[in-house]
Amino acid sequence: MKRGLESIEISDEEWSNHDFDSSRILTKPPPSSSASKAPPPIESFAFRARTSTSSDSSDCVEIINHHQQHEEVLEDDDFEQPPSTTIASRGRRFIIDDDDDDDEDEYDGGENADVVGKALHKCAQISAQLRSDLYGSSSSSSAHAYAEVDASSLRIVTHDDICEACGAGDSGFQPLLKPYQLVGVNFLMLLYRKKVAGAILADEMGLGKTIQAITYLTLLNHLEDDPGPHLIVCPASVLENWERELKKWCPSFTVLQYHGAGRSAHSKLLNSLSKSRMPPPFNVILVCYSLFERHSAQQKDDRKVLKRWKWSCVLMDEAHALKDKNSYRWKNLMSVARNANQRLMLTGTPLQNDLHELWSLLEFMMPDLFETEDVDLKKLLNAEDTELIARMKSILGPFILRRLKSDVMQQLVPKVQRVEYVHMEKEQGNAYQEAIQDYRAAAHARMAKSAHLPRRQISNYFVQFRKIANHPLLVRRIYTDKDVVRFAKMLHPRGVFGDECTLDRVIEELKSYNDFSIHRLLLYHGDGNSENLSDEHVLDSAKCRALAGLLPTLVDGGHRVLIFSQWTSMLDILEWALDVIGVTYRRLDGSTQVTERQTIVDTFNNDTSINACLLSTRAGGQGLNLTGADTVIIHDMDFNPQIDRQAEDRCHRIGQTKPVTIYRLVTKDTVDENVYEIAKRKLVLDAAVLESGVEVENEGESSDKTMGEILSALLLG
Ligand SMILES: Nc1ncnc2c1ncn2[C@@H]1O[C@H](COP(=O)(O)OP(=O)(O)OP(=O)(O)O)[C@@H](O)[C@H]1O
Repeated sequence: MKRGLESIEISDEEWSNHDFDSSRILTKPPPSSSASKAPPPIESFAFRARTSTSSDSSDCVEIINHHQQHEEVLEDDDFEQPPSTTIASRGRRFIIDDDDDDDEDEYDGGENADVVGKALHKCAQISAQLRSDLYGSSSSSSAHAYAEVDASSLRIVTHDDICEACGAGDSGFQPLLKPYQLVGVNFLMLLYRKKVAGAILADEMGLGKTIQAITYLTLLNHLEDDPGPHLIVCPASVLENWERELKKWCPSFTVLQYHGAGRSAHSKLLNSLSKSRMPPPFNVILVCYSLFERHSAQQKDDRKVLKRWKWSCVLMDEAHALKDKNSYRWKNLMSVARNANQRLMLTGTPLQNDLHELWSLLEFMMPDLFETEDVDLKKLLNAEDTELIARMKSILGPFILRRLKSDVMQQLVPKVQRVEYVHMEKEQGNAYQEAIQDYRAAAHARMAKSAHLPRRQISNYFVQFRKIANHPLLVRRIYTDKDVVRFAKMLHPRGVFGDECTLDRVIEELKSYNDFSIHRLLLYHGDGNSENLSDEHVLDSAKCRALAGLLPTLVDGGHRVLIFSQWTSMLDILEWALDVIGVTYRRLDGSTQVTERQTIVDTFNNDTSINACLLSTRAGGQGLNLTGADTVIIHDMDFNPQIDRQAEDRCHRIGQTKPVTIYRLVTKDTVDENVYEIAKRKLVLDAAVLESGVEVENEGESSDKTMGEILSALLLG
């Protein structure tokens, strides 16, 4: 049966698959250290290790409680900086922990952990070699972090090389890399020359990874006589952008976008060329991750074609997409990329949830070095092990280049974080309480039978709570079972669900619909009578009411807004809300045609009469340049804070001229608050591994509660 109208982009099942077990508890460094204050609530930029010249203090976190009209502003400077360890003082160019060098062999975490130990050991050897190439015999670690490569005798490329390679003059385009971007290109060239088969360029979002990668490919052609072929894999939303930037920065390359219409036009030719071992008719082919996810005959054929060619560089944009080494995507792409000379990964958020995910990236980057076969990394790398964190830093050193905005772009506009606690009014509060009562009863009944509540059930309940906390129309409460039967009897003869569907099936289907879906169904197929919901219903959520207060003020102040939600059905409701509030908008989500996405982005950026852009966090949160906006509203947060960070940096990036404000909406006294807490903890792990000065330790019982425990407590009263 067709379920055309219920278009939740992230299915309930996917929601249920969220790992609630936040076993790793992260806290501030111990009081004895110089950084004795608690970490700020969110954003790892707060943990940046500033270079001595850094004076940026503009990032701040504001906690706003709407109800109490109380504002608390926590300036970044309220927190003492982490101790300036050797890593910190060297900046973040190569994250190297010299102290680890001597004890590589001492690592002993049991039989399986040996896999990690061995990889670390091999890695340390390459690392030592690279370091000696970079720094020579100089032991000076106080040199300015970004000057070192320039000063080194190993400086490989200069701006003049880049201008020549990019064909400046012919097209009138003058390529000008920022100093840290030049370092990035040198970093990639160095690894290439050293025949290191993988690298991760992990600069924060919006610092120009795309441009650095393209310049690098141009230089391979120009200086190394390596014209490719290169395979670039990226999310669908940024295909057009890649093509555009390639044309601009690398006009001499032949680029083929292998997706949609481009695919059908070229597949036969590519197939026959690859079969006859002829070289490919392009320097760069651009494909989407989806090509490695599906099992259709067409996709299998495409992968076969890609496997036949020997790639110079396989480049993965938003490479955190490869965080699960057991996924089809990881395995299928690996089967194509394995024989490439180099696997280059671009990601602004290399650490998503836990260390094993980072390991998946490392293993993809250099399978020979990091291969762990069937070892359960999740178990192994989830240990509460500060030593392991230190070692992870050391293994990242030679292969990951990560710079933060606060380090390299002091002139970048400030970003202010605001957490808006919104309060439910009667109807929504009642819906929430009723849901708790219902589920408590169901849980008690279940527990009476089997003594424990299955994890899956817990997460299903949790999803329901989240929906109500976001908007009560996301569950069915207004339309009764009786109404549903009535509507089914009206819609069934009209063939709304297809001619072959029985009435019982229609009833069953409609019972699974939420209030908003039924309302919309009636709008399209009903009699246009009073069964429909009114505009008041759409503002009957704490978050929509907050938007109704916030948006007109923002628009009046000349601000333009990106609004992110994880659910497309929530975006549908938000469209309605924006119409009621009187705000003009565009919308981009997973169902938007790939060819239309860049047009939407361009239109929004250029047409200031459009006040807002509604985006699904998944399709619109990565890679897009939306600097036309200066305000971001995260309507519903993700457990994984990196997903939200990606979203907020759509407008906090090069090209942004106005200060940026990020609003996170959190519905008070609901599971929304738990999601926020979990997201904060995960950010600390990120800071601990990728940056310096933040320790990981067991914080104790209260914070050690998993989501399951939190909910169990809620359900069992
Ligand atoms: N040196 C430069 N000269 C001109 N424009 C630049 C330069 N570097 C970056 N930009 C512009 O800055 C914007 C951000 O760059 P880009 O999209 O490459 O960032 P990114 O690091 O890949 O971000 P994300 O992680 O969000 O994908 C783009 O519009 C890009 O064209």
